[in-house]
Amino acid sequence: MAEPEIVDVIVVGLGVGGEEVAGRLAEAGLTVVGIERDLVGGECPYWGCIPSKMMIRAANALAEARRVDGLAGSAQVRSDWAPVARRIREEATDTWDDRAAVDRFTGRGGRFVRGSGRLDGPGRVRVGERVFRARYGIVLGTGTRPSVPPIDGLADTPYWTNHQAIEVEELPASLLVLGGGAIGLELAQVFARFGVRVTVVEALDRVLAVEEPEASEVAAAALRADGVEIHTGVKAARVDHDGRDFTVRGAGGEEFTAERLLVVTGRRAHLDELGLDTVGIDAKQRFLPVDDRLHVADGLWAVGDVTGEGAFTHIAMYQAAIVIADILDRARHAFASPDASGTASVVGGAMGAASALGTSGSSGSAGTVPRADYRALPRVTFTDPEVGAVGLTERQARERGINVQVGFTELSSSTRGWIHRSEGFIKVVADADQGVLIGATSVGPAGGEVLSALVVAVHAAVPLAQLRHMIYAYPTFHRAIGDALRDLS
Ligand SMILES: Cc1cc2nc3c(=O)[nH]c(=O)nc-3n(C[C@H](O)[C@H](O)[C@H](O)COP(=O)(O)OP(=O)(O)OC[C@H]3O[C@@H](n4cnc5c(N)ncnc54)[C@H](O)[C@@H]3O)c2cc1C
Ligand SMILES: NC(=O)c1ccc[n+]([C@@H]2O[C@H](COP(=O)([O-])OP(=O)(O)OC[C@H]3O[C@@H](n4cnc5c(N)ncnc54)[C@H](O)[C@@H]3O)[C@@H](O)[C@H]2O)c1
Repeated sequence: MAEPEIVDVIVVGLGVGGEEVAGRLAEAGLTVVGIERDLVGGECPYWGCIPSKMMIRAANALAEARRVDGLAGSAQVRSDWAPVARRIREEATDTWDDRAAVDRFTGRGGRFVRGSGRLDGPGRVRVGERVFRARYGIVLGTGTRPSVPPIDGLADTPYWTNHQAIEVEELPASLLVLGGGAIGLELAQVFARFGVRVTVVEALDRVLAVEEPEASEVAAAALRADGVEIHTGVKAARVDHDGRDFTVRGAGGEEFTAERLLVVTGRRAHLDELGLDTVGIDAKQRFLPVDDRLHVADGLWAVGDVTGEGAFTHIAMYQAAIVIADILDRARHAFASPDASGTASVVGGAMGAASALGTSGSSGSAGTVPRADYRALPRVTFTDPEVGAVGLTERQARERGINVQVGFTELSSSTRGWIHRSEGFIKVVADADQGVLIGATSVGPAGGEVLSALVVAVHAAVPLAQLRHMIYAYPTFHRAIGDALRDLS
């Protein structure tokens, strides 16, 4: 059996979270092995956030040009997908090549290994024939893959996931989107604005079901105005492909046909591939449970989507900062008392890390390592109008038995909303006993940006009296926050 290669830290999966942890720890002087089987950077830069937002930017430009009629004269708009596809290839993904990202990591001092990593007992990871052993710990940042429902016939058809939808160079004439969540709605609106006949089929009774019902209504109305057909409450029972078109049949006899089928019905972590049984962890769970410092077990951390704490890039980055601080703290203490930690061989890298810590003073003892707190988790669905939300929805707050107050205002009743002729609203959810906001939703042309003030309010538990007494610039979209606060009852 091959002798294990001993390093300070092993990071399995170099998506958003893993790449940040591995790169920053390597930069701090630890010996870090980063293992990635596909592309360094993960889903966000290649098939997620970045290319989808490039598509949205282009689709919104078309929509804005179409608004010239009736506001500023007339405009004729002819859409063309070619510049969008080109921009995704040339500017976002380097045609799905991660050489620059690998160089960035090795340039920071990391050791890169291409392959699939799996745990091989405590402190050990195997990649093919190679085995690595970590002095300080292992970080799993293995993300998620599309969760494809077990619908009769579906597996035998050439359906799309987000990968094919992002890579598309020639648009189909028609598209069925199975799943009316964040990915489904964002991409449905993009393709519709580029002239594709789009139908969204959602199993629940409303789209964007994790957010406030009022947000679902505005988003559905906006997509319908772009020509998207939306069918909710449809349980897909069978999918067929006749060589040309897809047909989705619902359990209630509904039938939908289109040239392409995009399946965006959520995401799933694949824990069974990670060798978790070798460290005594149940691989049948949906996600890897972590504590507030992202520990899965002693010397084992998880970061990003695999933790199930919210599938967002900003969560992966937030968690990465905690893991980095925690590991550097552990390295510093191990270096200070090598015998106690059983890491007498600590040399070089750990010394570098210790001195980096000593001079930067960025972490003291374990007491100063921050703890994860998701109370003010923000999320933005980049439809037009955007749906921004933070913290609890009204329903979640009521289910927790909180003494809830709700305030609501339509954007159209604010000066800026009226001028802009925009759909949207602000809804705030307060804990009446504590006198603070615990959740808020901001839907509008800049719903995600307006959200920032509400995130601060929830995060810092700003007293309602102080929020009401704040000056909101006139005439901004965010000024409507004041109206929503006045409506609290
Ligand atoms: C279409 C779309 C749009 C999105 N838009 C947004 C957005 O606007 N804003 C936002 O915040 N989030 C968005 N997201 C979500 C965001 O992409 C994810 O939250 C983020 O990528 C999570 O990062 P991660 O590091 O946890 O996992 P991932 O990015 O999934 O990376 C995990 C990496 O681990 C690798 N891996 C897995 N198993 C192994 C193994 N055993 N060995 C080696 N490597 C392995 C994978 O190949 C992958 O590269 C979007 C997602 C999609 C699909
Ligand atoms: N702007 C952003 O930040 C952004 C954008 C896209 C994705 N994301 C992240 O990616 C995650 C995954 O996105 P997603 O849209 O795949 O998942 P999602 O969980 O947001 O939505 C999936 C939808 O599919 C529906 N569904 C499930 N099974 C179905 C079936 N058999 N038939 C019809 N509908 C079905 C669900 O009811 C749900 O509404 C999101 O939760 C989000 O965290 C974020």
